[in-house]
Amino acid sequence: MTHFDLVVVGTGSGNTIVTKQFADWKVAIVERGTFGGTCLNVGCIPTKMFVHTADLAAVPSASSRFGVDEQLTGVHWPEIRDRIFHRIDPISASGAEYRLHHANNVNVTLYHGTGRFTADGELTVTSAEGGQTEVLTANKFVLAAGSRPIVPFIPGLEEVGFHTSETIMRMEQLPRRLGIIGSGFVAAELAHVFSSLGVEVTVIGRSDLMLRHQDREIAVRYTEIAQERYNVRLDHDTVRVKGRDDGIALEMLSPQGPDELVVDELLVAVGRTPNSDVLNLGATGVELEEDGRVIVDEFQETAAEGIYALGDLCSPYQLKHVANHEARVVQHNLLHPENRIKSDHRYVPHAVFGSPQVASVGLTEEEAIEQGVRYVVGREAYADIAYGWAMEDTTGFAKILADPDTGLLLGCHVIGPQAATVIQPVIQAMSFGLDAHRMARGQYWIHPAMPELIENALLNLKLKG
Ligand SMILES: Cc1cc2nc3c(=O)[nH]c(=O)nc-3n(C[C@H](O)[C@H](O)[C@H](O)COP(=O)(O)OP(=O)(O)OC[C@H]3O[C@@H](n4cnc5c(N)ncnc54)[C@H](O)[C@@H]3O)c2cc1C
Ligand SMILES: NC(=O)c1ccc[n+]([C@@H]2O[C@H](COP(=O)([O-])OP(=O)(O)OC[C@H]3O[C@@H](n4cnc5c(N)ncnc54)[C@H](O)[C@@H]3O)[C@@H](O)[C@H]2O)c1
Repeated sequence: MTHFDLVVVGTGSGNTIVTKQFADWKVAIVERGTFGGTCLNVGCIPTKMFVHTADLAAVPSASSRFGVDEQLTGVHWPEIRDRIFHRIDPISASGAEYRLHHANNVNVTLYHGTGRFTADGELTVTSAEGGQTEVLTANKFVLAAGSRPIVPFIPGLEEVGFHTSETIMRMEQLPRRLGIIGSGFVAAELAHVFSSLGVEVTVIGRSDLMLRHQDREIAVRYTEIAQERYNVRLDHDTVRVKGRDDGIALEMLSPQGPDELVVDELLVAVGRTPNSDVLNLGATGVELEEDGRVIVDEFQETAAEGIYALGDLCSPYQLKHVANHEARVVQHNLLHPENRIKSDHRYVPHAVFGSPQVASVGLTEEEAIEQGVRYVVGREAYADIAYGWAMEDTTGFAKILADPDTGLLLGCHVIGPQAATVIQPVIQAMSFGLDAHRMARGQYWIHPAMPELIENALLNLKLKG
């Protein structure tokens, strides 16, 4: 048994906590998988590297509108894949190496294994290689164990074999036909990637829209555009999967009756579940939500004193910028217990890096109605701003919701080129309490740049006074 001042479980955002400020703490970091966690190894970073490649591959299909004839003459999957992972894998390896051998980490021990509480204040680590165990006790714990893909029970799925976001990006070769079960973030981004690389993609969604949690107008527009690019079967429930000579056969039920699809590979992307079950939290006073998320207070502390949690393990937002924010809060609160800070979840934005991009912050129109919040809407189409003319964009738009009396911004939703970047000034305005009029008229907007979309949407708000 070894005693530590601090034990951190998980090397995603959890790893960022342990800086030189902890030089006089004896720290253990426990990781059961690849060092660096989801974002670096199988999440944000590789997906966006694939998305950029897909954006390039998709250019020729649109370029003739500009009087430029281009042809996509080849997609070399092993080169695409290896460029990405030859960049990422060394980052993960050097992160582990830093913890294991760098002079800055003489106070830090990195354990490669699965941590499981065996008593209050006692975590037993079973090594990844074999059954070897180490018992760690600590004054403080940080639980940053993240989440993993949900695999729904569909008869035949285990037998035929399937991918999740954790495996598909490292496939040996591109399939001819790819079925994607799910129609959320991962489905939207990877459908764009694989369809742009020439794979025949079919998205199978249970609901009536792709990205159904977005503002409805945005989800409707995204679904329409997706349907032009690849196959989308909505309102479809996959009831059985079978291996056949000609591929993997999916039996589905839709309101129109039974449907069938044959593909070569299958991606399951129906959400992620927190890894709290792995930690045996019953041995501690840590409490859980019904969906398995660890319950934390505004200081990111769990119901068990001295045990903090962050990121996908506890957050309703499964987003890296949220996990990083919460890690900063936990770090501060460990170092300054007498002066703790609260995490700020007022205006959490997100973006889907599909085609086109989607970005959002604050209330959707449906949420404003449901919550009885008074609002006005200002809209602007990319087609109506100068840069949109340059791009010949006909589908993108921004939609801003504001309080009609104060002009304070309630929400913003963008679909179109660089939406994730274009939305940032709105996130800033909401975070710092800037009203629509001051935001639109209290600064210069570079002409003719894309943020004019936001400027015009603000000016289109019908505010009082
Ligand atoms: C395909 C994909 C794309 C994404 N793209 C984006 C994006 O563009 N933008 C964005 O904001 N978010 C994105 N996300 C979400 C983002 O990756 C996560 O929200 C973020 O990585 C969560 O960080 P975390 O530190 O909470 O958990 P993780 O990074 O998952 O780290 C948890 C670590 O804990 C380890 N672990 C778990 N249990 C134990 C245990 N018992 N013992 C020891 N170790 C354990 C795991 O192996 C893992 O390494 C994406 C996710 C996916 C899947
Ligand atoms: N750009 C980003 O920030 C980004 C990208 C990828 C993932 N992520 C994070 O990872 C999380 C997980 O992504 P995801 O796409 O797996 O989940 P998701 O929650 O975004 O979407 C899953 C979808 O699958 C549907 N579904 C559930 N069960 C189903 C079934 N049996 N058959 C068909 N459809 C079913 C759900 O209704 C939902 O619409 C996201 O919620 C997001 O927080 C973020």
